[in-house]
Amino acid sequence: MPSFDAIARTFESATRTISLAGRTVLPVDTNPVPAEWEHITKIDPEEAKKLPLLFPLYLQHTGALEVGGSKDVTGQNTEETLELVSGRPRPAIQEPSGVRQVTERTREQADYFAVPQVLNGDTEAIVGTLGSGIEYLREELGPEYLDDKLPIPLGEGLERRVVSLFSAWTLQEAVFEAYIIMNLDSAAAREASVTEDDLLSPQEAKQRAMVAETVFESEIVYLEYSGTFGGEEAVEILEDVSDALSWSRLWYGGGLDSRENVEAVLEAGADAVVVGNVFHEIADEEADLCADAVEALSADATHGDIESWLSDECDVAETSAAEYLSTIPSLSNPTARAREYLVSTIEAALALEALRSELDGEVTSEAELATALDRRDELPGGIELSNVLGDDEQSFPRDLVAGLLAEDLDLDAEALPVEHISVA
Ligand SMILES: CC(C)=CCC/C(C)=C/CC/C(C)=C/CC/C(C)=C/COP(=O)(O)OP(=O)(O)O
Ligand SMILES: O=P(O)(O)OC[C@@H](O)CO
Repeated sequence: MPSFDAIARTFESATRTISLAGRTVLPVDTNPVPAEWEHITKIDPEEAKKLPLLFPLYLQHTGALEVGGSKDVTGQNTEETLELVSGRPRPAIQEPSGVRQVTERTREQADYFAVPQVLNGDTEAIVGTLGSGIEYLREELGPEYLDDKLPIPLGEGLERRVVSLFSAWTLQEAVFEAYIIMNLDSAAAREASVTEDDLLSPQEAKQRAMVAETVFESEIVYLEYSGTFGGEEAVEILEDVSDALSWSRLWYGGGLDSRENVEAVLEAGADAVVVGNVFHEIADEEADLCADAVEALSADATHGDIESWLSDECDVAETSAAEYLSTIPSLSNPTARAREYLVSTIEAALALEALRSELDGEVTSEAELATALDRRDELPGGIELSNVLGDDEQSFPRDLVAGLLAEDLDLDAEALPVEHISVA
């Protein structure tokens, strides 16, 4: 009679064969990274990188929100950013660049967990940090998680095995991003110690991408030019790499800010584009515009007044809002959308300022502020946010406004982490 071990081995071998067939010969797509994601917005949790006030308006057009960055990212600022953006209105992916950015909370907040592995960096960036990550899962996060979730202790032996299951499961559920980093002047290159000698030709990039797909089984191969557009060189690499991949998704990121450069990389074979900087630049530009508008316009300025003020102030087609929206291939007329969202943002900022003056000295506690806001028929940005977020998120506009007002009104409130918002 075959032993249980032999039966388990046969079973494991059969499932591997089916999985391999699914990745190669069968006409099915078993990659857990949705193929419909053609546009991903990368949101950096570091405090200097802000979110637009009405960020869900912009994010409704992207496929997913990837939260992570290479510099000044912590568990805390990642939790805060995920608290604001996750599901508003798209799924969130946590992409850690360091082990301690992963916490019990971020695991619960994010819909996906993406682990970078750099194909042309130092050993730290391919196995070193991952090794300390697994140790952290087994020796810290796993035991903490069990202590929190289990009502009674399991005993040392069993607990060790359950923690090892937790760690293996976390990695099993993770999607791996095999990076090829090609801009030496980027935080990602510095973080992964990518030097001149590590830059790859299209053929070398293709060979490493094949290792990622067939040996590492990386769900994503990510051509990264963070901060600059890769142009012709990136196009050549994408053409070669895309020919070689059949299961892994091919993502391109770096310097995208127009329909033309997005089309160039998609036509070269990228399955999706990742857009980062220009999204955060919307926040920087709108903070200046809102500050000027508060000076220039009265609180009861109409939509038309704001629109004509905005046209005098800037060329909307040249704003980061229009640039970001133009990177979304499915969106027609990005400049008109940008105008609409900028006008709504300025309108919300004026209303917020008016509310601030009205409530100053009138409310003295968080509860009074909540009551005052609940009594109002309309909140700054409320209609626009509700249209995008729907009924499930009825309290978000109020929580956002309460958070933004709490500090100015000197209230000690358990508010949303609004320090990440442009106008805070
Ligand atoms: C398993 C657990 C708990 C954690 C995993 C921790 C790991 C393996 C982290 C990977 C660290 C690593 C290899 C980082 C390389 C740098 C990189 C690719 C960062 C991502 O790039 P961006 O942050 O988007 O780049 P910029 O900041 O330049 O825009
Ligand atoms: O910030 P940008 O240059 O858009 O790059 C996006 C992303 O690839 C960074 O990891």
